[in-house]
Amino acid sequence: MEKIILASNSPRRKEILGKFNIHLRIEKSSVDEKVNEGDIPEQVAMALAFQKTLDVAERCDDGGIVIGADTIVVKDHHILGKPANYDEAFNTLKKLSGTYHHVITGVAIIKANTYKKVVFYEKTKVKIKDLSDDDICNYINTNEVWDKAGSYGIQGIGSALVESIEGDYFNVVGLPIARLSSILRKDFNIKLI
Ligand SMILES: Cc1cn([C@H]2C[C@H](O)[C@@H](COP(=O)(O)OP(=O)(O)OP(=O)(O)O)O2)c(=O)[nH]c1=O
Repeated sequence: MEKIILASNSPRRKEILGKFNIHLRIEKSSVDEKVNEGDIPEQVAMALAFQKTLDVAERCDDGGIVIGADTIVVKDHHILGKPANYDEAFNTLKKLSGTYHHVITGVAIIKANTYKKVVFYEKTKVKIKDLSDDDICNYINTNEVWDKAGSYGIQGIGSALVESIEGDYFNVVGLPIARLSSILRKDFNIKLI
């Protein structure tokens, strides 16, 4: 089977894809994740995923299928990325408290050498419980928030903050594996299962 290169520094993406019986290599991408006010969230997630994937694909002289992703949280049309500091994490969690938001993960698949590509996104709706200021401070102090879009991790202590989700859980964690596996099979003739 053709080797798969995951263009990501994310331990979660590695864990999700690493479960399958495939020839997997990890290559870190070095893309500056810039977002501008007014950008369309779905397009941002797909564009960033594409940039990360292309950055790695251009280095893969020996071929392979390169996969990259980008996860953002969207609340009232505003994109909430990873928090830069305590105040940003606090304000983000305060905004998410007691309400619904969407988690969008853009995914790009590029066949190195031929540059055949597929880019898509998946969206999951999440409701966060009502959080007191104390709850928010206590959660930030777990230090789980820093490398997570929207300042929470559903797979960790943040699980206690999530009231409900509609859609793919793995999309929230950073890789919509069900959709990805269908596309790998259909468009790249790669079977994860
Ligand atoms: C909302 C949410 C996000 N996240 C993570 C998924 C992503 O890894 C991260 C958003 O950052 P990304 O920029 O998508 O990814 P990354 O910087 O971790 O890795 P790379 O760019 O190298 O692929 O937030 C969770 O782990 N759990 C959650 O519940």
